[in-house]
Amino acid sequence: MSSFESFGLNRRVLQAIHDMGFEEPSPIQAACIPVVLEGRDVIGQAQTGTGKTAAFGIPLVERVSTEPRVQAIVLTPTRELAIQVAGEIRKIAKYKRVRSVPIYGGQSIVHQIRALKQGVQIVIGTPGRVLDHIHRGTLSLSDVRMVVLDEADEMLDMGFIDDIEAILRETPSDRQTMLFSATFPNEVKRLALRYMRDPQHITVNRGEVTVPQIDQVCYKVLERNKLDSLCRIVDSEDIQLGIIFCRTKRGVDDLVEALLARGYLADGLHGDLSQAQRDRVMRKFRKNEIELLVATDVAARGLDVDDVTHVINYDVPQDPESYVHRIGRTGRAGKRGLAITLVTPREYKLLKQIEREIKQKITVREVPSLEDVAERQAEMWRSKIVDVIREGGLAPYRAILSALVDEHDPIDIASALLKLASSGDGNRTESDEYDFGDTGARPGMVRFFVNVGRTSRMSPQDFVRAISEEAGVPGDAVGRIDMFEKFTFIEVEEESAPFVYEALRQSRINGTRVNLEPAKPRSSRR
Ligand SMILES: Nc1ncnc2c1ncn2[C@@H]1O[C@H](COP(=O)(O)OP(=O)(O)OP(=O)(O)O)[C@@H](O)[C@H]1O
Ligand SMILES: [Mg+2]
Repeated sequence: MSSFESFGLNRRVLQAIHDMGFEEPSPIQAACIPVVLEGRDVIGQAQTGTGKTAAFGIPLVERVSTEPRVQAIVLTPTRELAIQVAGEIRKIAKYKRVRSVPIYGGQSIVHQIRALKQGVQIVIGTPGRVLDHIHRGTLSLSDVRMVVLDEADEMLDMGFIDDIEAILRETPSDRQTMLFSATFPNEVKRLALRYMRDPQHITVNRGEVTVPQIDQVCYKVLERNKLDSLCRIVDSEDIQLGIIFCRTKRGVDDLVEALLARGYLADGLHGDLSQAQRDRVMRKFRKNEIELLVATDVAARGLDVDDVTHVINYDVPQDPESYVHRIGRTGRAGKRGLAITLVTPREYKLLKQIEREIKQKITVREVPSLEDVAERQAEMWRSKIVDVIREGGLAPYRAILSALVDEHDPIDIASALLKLASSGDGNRTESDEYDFGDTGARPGMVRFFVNVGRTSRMSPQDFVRAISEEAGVPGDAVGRIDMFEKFTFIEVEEESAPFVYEALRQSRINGTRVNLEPAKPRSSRR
């Protein structure tokens, strides 16, 4: 087994690694660090969360001189990743007089220019912004000796390849080039050879692209029940931090809104948000101030957040690589994680294909019933209570309760406390959600009061068609419409009511946000 000492690193770098709490090199680090220190080109492939950042970060910091010239550049596909990698490199360089800066779109360019002027040795950036600086003459890569493409397969893909080539042209041709990723489709490996000189291929994953600490399961769901199924699954899991991936930005926004409405601590991350918003969301997530991060694939690659216990694919990812990187946000640095994929009948083939490509069995699970959810929550409470008892330190609480014990049954007291403690979750379950009560409708029907804004220009027939299509219910399940200026009463068959309710709550009709409440029966209105 190798040690960091055995690499002959500068003692300042060793001290910094020690401060980071790294005791021994991970396999990819053990294999890469000596080769990178020799100056060789490297294609490094290792599973998600196994320490690729330090595998290039350590030799980078070791090899740059303290002269104030940019000697190394790391390119990443997203801004968040640039910030994170810069943070890790800064930690490694803590005791060495080496400066590093992240440069990425969305942040003030003036601020970055000022930082660059101070003389930095290592730049970590997103391609677009790096090119921008090159064109402005505020960044010169003529002294660069080392180039790293983190998430290299993504960087050499359509969206980035032109920028990458343009950047590489700015660097000396005898530079050292390093590519890292958990996935390297063969065509990317072939393409990569064009930019490299006799690279050493270093692969440490023993034929498995995903780490064994991540359990992989899927739930078969129906499109129209997806949100409900998601909530039941979330409620039946003990989630510390979770990331939910959606295919589209709109999907992210809608899901965040729906989750917030149901009392979950959620927030969204995607490319249409301002950088300030993106930063705020990431900060909150890293500080555990939100429980569920809902994101597009912008969060799929490289992000390393401690204690992400669950990754949920709300939509099946488009390709195996995306799946591997998404689920790799959990199960990092040896910890365990659970990857959950919701799969609709239409997506099932796609998931099977992913399963084949990653050579992993994805276990099919049944969406828990409400009783299952209740039982699992009870189980979670039981195990939390046992943990707290084991931890001890209960003396002050015993003092408070001892007076009560004289008059009340201890089980009653404990039950009351549990009721208090769990009431925060009370607004989540769908039995509450869908108990519309007496809405003053005819028997077997539920009446909704809909604020449709401008939509009221639709004819009642069009409106019924739009609603039933949105909800995926038969057209004749919705009926009896009274349309006023901006408000509409509709009556819906009881069976279809939850679907209509969900569809309307989350969607727009004719471009207008629908504001919907179950109607109050006349008797309860003054
Ligand atoms: N030698 C080590 N000992 C202990 N922890 C480590 C070691 N190396 C890295 N780590 C920690 O492991 C976590 C994952 O590392 P990193 O983000 O570099 O993974 P990665 O291989 O780049 O994953 P991805 O493919 O998702 O980008 C980080 O929190 C990092 O600090
Ligand atoms: Mg990484």
